[in-house]
Amino acid sequence: MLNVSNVSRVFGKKAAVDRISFTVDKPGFVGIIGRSGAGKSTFLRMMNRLTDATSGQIFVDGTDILALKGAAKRAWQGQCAMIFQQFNLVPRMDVASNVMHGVLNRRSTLATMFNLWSEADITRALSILDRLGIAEQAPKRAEALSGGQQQRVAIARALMQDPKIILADEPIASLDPMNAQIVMDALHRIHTEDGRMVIANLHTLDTARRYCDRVIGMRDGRIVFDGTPDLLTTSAARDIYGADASFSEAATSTSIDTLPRDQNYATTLLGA
Ligand SMILES: Nc1ncnc2c1ncn2[C@@H]1O[C@H](COP(=O)(O)OP(=O)(O)OP(=O)(O)O)[C@@H](O)[C@H]1O
Repeated sequence: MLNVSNVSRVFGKKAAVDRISFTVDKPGFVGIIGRSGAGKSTFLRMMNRLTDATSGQIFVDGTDILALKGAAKRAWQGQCAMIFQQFNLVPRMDVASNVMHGVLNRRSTLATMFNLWSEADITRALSILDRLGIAEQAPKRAEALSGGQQQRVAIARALMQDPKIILADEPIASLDPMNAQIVMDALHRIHTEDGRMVIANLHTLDTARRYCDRVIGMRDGRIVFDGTPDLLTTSAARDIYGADASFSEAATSTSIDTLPRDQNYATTLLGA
């Protein structure tokens, strides 16, 4: 369903992403890891057309999404929701409205100007928030929520788009281990229950090993690792991160591993 073919992005003289190619046959949970500056964000931004590629093609179900223009490009962006490290919510707006902004591009200008939401939109937003365990937060301002709750609102906003693919750019980099687990569990559930593909840039190895069924390692814009998590040994990680023999896994770890792995654990906590 996804075929990335020789994709590059050059800034000045530097190739941030340098001729990368890979194929994903079924909607997987793909993690992209690598040190800062490896090109992870640039790749995700090319996927959802926030950044133009310098060359190459990205086929999704046979269509080169890098070649789309105008309405077709906007339609693709609707199918490919993005989640950011810093949540990117409207802080003073209530949670439900933030979620409903996920369908902004499908609404009339007039409806948007007067903040008029249809009953169907409101019901859907509340049911998505409920699924993520934060329905009771719907009337609150987004800025009043904890970081983990805000990231779940961002996930809810993404789901409101009913996307084919969810792109997550370091979704847990600003969160403590417990909230990181809640957010990763939520993304994983969306992947397994809805069959949506998730591509997540992750800054920690343990998270990639625990949640992904495919891990891509980037270094200096190139793919230097592509395999299942069990192949992601300390030595493979050392190659990806470009570290010497003193490389320590602890430096790329969140402590999520010390928390119990129970899919329902996160949901139970959310209600609290
Ligand atoms: N708009 C830009 N203009 C110039 N250089 C850029 C731009 N965006 C990214 N770069 C450069 O491209 C390279 C890759 O950056 P990118 O943000 O994709 O890496 P990353 O792996 O996501 O790192 P991080 O985890 O720190 O976000 C870096 O050298 C960065 O400085």
